[in-house]
Amino acid sequence: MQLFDQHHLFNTGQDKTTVFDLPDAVVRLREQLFDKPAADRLFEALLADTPWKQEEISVYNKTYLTPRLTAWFGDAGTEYVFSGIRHRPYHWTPGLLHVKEKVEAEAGQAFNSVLVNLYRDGRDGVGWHRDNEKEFGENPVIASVSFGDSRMFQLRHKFRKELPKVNIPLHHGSFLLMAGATQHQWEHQVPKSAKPHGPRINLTFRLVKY
Ligand SMILES: O=C(O)CCC(=O)C(=O)O
Ligand SMILES: [Fe+2]
Repeated sequence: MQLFDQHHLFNTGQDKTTVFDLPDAVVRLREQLFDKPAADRLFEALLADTPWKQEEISVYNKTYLTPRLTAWFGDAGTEYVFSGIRHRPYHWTPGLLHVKEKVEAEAGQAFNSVLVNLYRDGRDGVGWHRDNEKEFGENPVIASVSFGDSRMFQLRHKFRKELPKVNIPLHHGSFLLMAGATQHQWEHQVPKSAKPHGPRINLTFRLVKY
C-alpha cells in the first residue's frame, strides 16, 4: 500500500560528492547514495514498518514531547539512555540491514546501531545539539541517510561564533557523514519550517562502544 504521494519527492538525479571545507570538522555529502526507485521503496517500507514513538524529554523538571517520532535499532547490548531511561534497541530488520551495508561501504567503517527519526511535517524538527555521548567514543563517526521530503540540515561552530552557519539541504536518498572532531566542535539541527512539508525519515548510524 502506498501511504504517501511520492511524485514530488526530490532527488538530485546526480550522484555528486561534496566535502565541506570546515575548521575542526569532517563533513561529506553524497547526493544520491540511493537512486529514486530505491529511495521510494525504502521510504515506504520504513514509514510503514517502524514502531514509531514520540518520546518525552525532561528539562528542568518539566516534560515535553519531542517534535518528531523515533525508534532505535541495533545489536543486542547497544543500550542507550534517553532522558535518564535505559532503552533496549529493536532488532535489525532486513530493510535496515540493507541500508546499513551500503552506509558502511560508503563510510568505510562498521556501525552497530541506528536512530531512526520521522519528521511528520514542517512542524517537526530537532534543535541544536551535538552527538558526543560517552558511549560513542572519542571522535564519533555518524552517518546519516535521508528519505522523503527535503529538509535543511544546519551546522554551526560551538565556540567560534564568527564562523557562518552551514546549510546543507538533505534530499531523498542522500548520505551525510560527520567525523573527526565534528561532534565536539560543531552543533547541528534540522529547524522547524513554516513552509508545508511532507514526511521525512532520517537514519543516523552510530557505533556504540561497549
Ligand atoms: O534529521 C537529521 O538530519 C538529523 C538527526 C539528528 O541530528 C540526530 O538524530 O541526532
Ligand atoms: Fe544529531
